[in-house]
Amino acid sequence: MIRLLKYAKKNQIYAYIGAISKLMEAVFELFLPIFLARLIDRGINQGDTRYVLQMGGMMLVLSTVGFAFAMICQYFSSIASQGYGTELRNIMTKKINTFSHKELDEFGTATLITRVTNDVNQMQLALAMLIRLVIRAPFLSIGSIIMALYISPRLSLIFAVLLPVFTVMLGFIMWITIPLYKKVQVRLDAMAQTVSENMSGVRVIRAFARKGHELNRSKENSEQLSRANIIVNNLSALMTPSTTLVMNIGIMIILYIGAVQTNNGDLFQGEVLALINYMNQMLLALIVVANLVVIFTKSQASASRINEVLDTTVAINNQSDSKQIEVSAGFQAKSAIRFNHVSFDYGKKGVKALDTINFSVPVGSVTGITGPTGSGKSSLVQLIPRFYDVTEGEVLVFNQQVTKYGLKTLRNLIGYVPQKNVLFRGTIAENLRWGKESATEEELYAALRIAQMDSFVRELPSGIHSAVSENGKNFSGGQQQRLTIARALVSKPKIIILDDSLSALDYETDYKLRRALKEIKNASIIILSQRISSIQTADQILVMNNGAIESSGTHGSLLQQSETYQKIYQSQTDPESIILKEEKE
Ligand SMILES: Nc1ncnc2c1ncn2[C@@H]1O[C@H](COP(=O)(O)OP(=O)(O)OP(=O)(O)O)[C@@H](O)[C@H]1O
Repeated sequence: MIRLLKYAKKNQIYAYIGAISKLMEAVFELFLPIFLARLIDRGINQGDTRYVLQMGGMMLVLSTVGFAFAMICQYFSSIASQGYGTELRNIMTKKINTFSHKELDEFGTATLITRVTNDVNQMQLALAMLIRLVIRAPFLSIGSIIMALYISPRLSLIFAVLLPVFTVMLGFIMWITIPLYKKVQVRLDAMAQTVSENMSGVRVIRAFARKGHELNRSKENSEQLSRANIIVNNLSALMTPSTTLVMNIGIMIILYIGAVQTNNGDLFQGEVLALINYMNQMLLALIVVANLVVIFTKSQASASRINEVLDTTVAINNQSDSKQIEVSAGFQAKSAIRFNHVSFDYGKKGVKALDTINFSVPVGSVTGITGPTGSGKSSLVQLIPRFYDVTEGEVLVFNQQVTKYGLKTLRNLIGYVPQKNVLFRGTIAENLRWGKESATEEELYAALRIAQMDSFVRELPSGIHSAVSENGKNFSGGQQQRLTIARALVSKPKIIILDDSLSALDYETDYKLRRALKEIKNASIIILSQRISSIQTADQILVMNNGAIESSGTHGSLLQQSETYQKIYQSQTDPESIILKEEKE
């Protein structure tokens, strides 16, 4: 937690002003009982109205100045803690943006969202409390004891007895509740995870009629959270009656002994009242310390979860992006992409997703990749823009190892269309400009034309400025696919990778789109598809099986040589063969 305080540095001046203001408020608060004692003992008891007014006026001034300091503290501690939260969120978002798919897979989206929101809020609260209370509370407890000693050293002995009793009692309650608070935090996390999964997967839940199951899961999580909260709240609720009990016992003792001493003339009535005030101040300050410990315990869990994100070693280290000259020199290369003895696993040793892959994609050619599901097609192409790094071997783009490029430079060379369509809330133009911020409308329409989407978009009432709702839900699957393809084409990439991105298109649109792609001068294209018709005109086709390239060649040669290719082809051209096979079985 202390490590994270360095992100409060930008606003530290506000934090110091806040803490000092709160300390000043405490100083003024500490003098009030003394003035009250004088007001009673000299003013009221001796009928000195002028003195009463004088002391009353002093008390009013002290309270007003104390209030002003409290307001200053409130203002500056808010600036400091909000600034701290913003800084933490920015730093985390920046870090998460450097994550490769490996780290994103490991963490998962739900927990990353909770960490950037809930955990940062908790840290923000901890800093605000730290500024407001960490100096004030000990100052008030110690100050109260000193003031009590000043009034009556003998009666102050009561403080010496009450202080340890009170501390032990608070310590005991905290000893029981702190582990429970940690449990609540874990349950809260599980709850956030379930809610996040349910929200993002709501359509799938409905499609699979799993509403009941998911409701039960949420209910279970919610009940567990509520049970943990009830226990911890009941126990912490003990704090108020037990501390009040100790305080009242203290008041009784002070009143009793104070009365005897007042009778003997050793003490004045006002001083007894002041002593009671100081005792209350001291004990209340201790309760504040106890609450601070609880807040810091909760924040400790949040801090370690934030640190986990910040300390993550990113699997992909980025080169600087100043390699433009070498990149353009590489364009003279004959191959746009080359895989040399590439093997890859997702972190599970011994389970290779790709095994000794060798192939190259000549500049300006079309390469089709097919193979059964799970054979490693997506894993293979994800190594080109370095979403993951190879475990063995090397991947070259225009004769340069991909690791030698800056990530931005490398990814600007590639137009990658993922298997899953991802569109963002905004307009069509805004979505397309993800490819190139400065793209003109003409450029956007040119990309839409290749993606076979321009006439559809032109006919929309707002054309290219039509709204896209979250995840592009207001478009059909095929329209979403074509929009994501257009987005990848806007920057006129030299390499185009379509990862099963034609699957939702009808055969004619699929054909027209591929023909239009070929018109892009010198673009090297990789098309992943289970549909033979989408790749059969490719210059070369790779057939994958079990993470390896089983065979490669043209459509004609593969039909002769590759059993896997023949099977895939047959299943699509002669569905009856499958039906017959099923019937035989
Ligand atoms: N993020 C991941 N973490 C761990 N294993 C993964 C991950 N992604 C894929 N795999 C595994 O790697 C293997 C290859 O998967 P890949 O997605 O590359 O296959 P594919 O041929 O593209 O399949 P499909 O045609 O179904 O998209 C599979 O066994 C899969 O379980």
